[in-house]
Amino acid sequence: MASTGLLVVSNIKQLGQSLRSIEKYVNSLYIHLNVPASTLPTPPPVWGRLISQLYADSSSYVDNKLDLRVLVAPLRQQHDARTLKLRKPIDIIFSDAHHPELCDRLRSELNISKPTIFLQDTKGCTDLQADSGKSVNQKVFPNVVLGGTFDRIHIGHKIFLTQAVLRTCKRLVVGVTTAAMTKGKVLPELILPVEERIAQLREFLLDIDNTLQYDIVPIDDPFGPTQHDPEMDMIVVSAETLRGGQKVNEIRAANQLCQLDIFAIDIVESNVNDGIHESKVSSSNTRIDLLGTRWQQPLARPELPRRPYIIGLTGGIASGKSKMAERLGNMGAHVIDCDKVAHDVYEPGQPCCEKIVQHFGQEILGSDGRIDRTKLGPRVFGNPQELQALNAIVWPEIRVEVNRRLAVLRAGAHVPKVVVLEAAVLLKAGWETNCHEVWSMIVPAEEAIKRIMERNKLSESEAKNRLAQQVSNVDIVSKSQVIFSSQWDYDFTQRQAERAWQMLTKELEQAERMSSSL
Ligand SMILES: CC(=O)SCCNC(=O)CCNC(=O)[C@H](O)C(C)(C)COP(=O)(O)OP(=O)(O)OC[C@H]1O[C@@H](n2cnc3c(N)ncnc32)[C@H](O)[C@@H]1OP(=O)(O)O
Repeated sequence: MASTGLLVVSNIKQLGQSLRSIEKYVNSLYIHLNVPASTLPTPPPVWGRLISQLYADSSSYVDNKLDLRVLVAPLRQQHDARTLKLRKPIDIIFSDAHHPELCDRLRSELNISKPTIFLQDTKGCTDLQADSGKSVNQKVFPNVVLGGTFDRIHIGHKIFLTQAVLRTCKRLVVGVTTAAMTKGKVLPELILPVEERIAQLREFLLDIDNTLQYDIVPIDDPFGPTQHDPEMDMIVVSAETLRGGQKVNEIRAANQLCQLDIFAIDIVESNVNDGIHESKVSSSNTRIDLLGTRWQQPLARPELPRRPYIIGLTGGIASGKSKMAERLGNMGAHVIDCDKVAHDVYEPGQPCCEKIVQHFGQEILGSDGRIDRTKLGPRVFGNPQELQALNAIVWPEIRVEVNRRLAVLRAGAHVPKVVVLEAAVLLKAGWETNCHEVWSMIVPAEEAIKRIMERNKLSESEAKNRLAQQVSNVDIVSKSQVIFSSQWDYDFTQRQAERAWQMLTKELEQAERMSSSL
């Protein structure tokens, strides 16, 4: 199902039930407010509260998968001149009231073959009500501005953007934060690239109202073009960023630019209250919900035997990889810990051990004649050449041993369905090609530094140095199919693990059914 619907709505009181029925048919829905002819044309802001209410209420009935877009352009036109210019082709029209003549007209204008679905009998329903003039700021300006990160547009963004569109009659400027400004956010590595966020914003804005000019620009500081653009009249902010709006005016005063009218919208509260998600509807929450889900589709690896299915488990230093491996092991995976394999190949008598002593000298041995990792570690961490030399000796040996263990498993009577290959530097070693997919752990740098200082008894600068040797979280994420983060409590990490495991089990069962039916 990847289709788009148009809902002609005359009574938003019953909208919840309507949306629930519609969700089964489409994943994208334009909402056309069938406002009474007598109210058009009205200053568009009078519809602001109703539209915000509609978006806010929708979250109680349908999840984010149904992409709702309330059309603003038709609210600007005379009733009989209202033609819909939509970007996506419409597959089907829904209507909550019996307006067959309007729906017939729209069907023919939009070239829709399917009959209109009338959702329920709403005889006697009241017409959509505009806000009475006094209770709302009805001012409309030629040039309006707003800003934000706008990662994966959610209903809070839709309200924010729509309120700005309703108050603009010529040009809307949208500042979109670049990576330089999003570092401090929750799971910043999962924020979409600024170009993608800008493209999504443009699509949404043109969808709801194609009569305005949209200047959507990347911003590297909180004030963007408001600092120097004389052609601005109003700034739309959220209740949280009101202070930012006032600061903009202070900067504009200093730069001898006109003051902006400030319009603040309310924050939309989220339905979840678990101490992990934010209490408002937010992109951070959306990103948190991506943990333990399929972040990217696995690449085809036809060269690898189908069973066991190999998951490379990796992640930054002190990110909780071993604990995650243990969790996946408890759920049924066979775990191969590459660090333990490294310990084995370091044993005296092993060719790897001899090569290491040849390169680094006898001083890296302990009194028992074994390689002392506390002596070897400081020789390589902070010295890229020596680390590379060690990797060149050790990685091929570990890989041979891992492949030997996999061959033993494959030849056994009970081949495990899933093997988790836990390897701290899997991506640096390029071992992802040996795995069907990569699952990764990430934690914020400050958390990793704190953990390294505690666990490895290192100073802050030593911990930072260790962290600097690692593949960055952004690079880890770009090469991973599932992401986890252990920055919250134990139970939440467990929930992420269970989610991913259930998803994989289902997928593997499906693949098995398909191959046996061939
Ligand atoms: C491809 C793989 O992932 S194989 C598994 C990782 N092992 C290797 O790469 C072998 C080379 N490394 C080593 O032998 C050891 O790390 C030593 C001897 C250098 C240091 O040993 P120790 O002081 O015990 O440190 P330890 O092995 O716990 O490593 C500490 C961190 O350094 C990082 N690290 C380990 N090896 C490397 C490496 N080759 N390059 C960069 N970082 C590394 C890991 O992220 C590890 O973090 P983690 O414990 O949260 O996973």
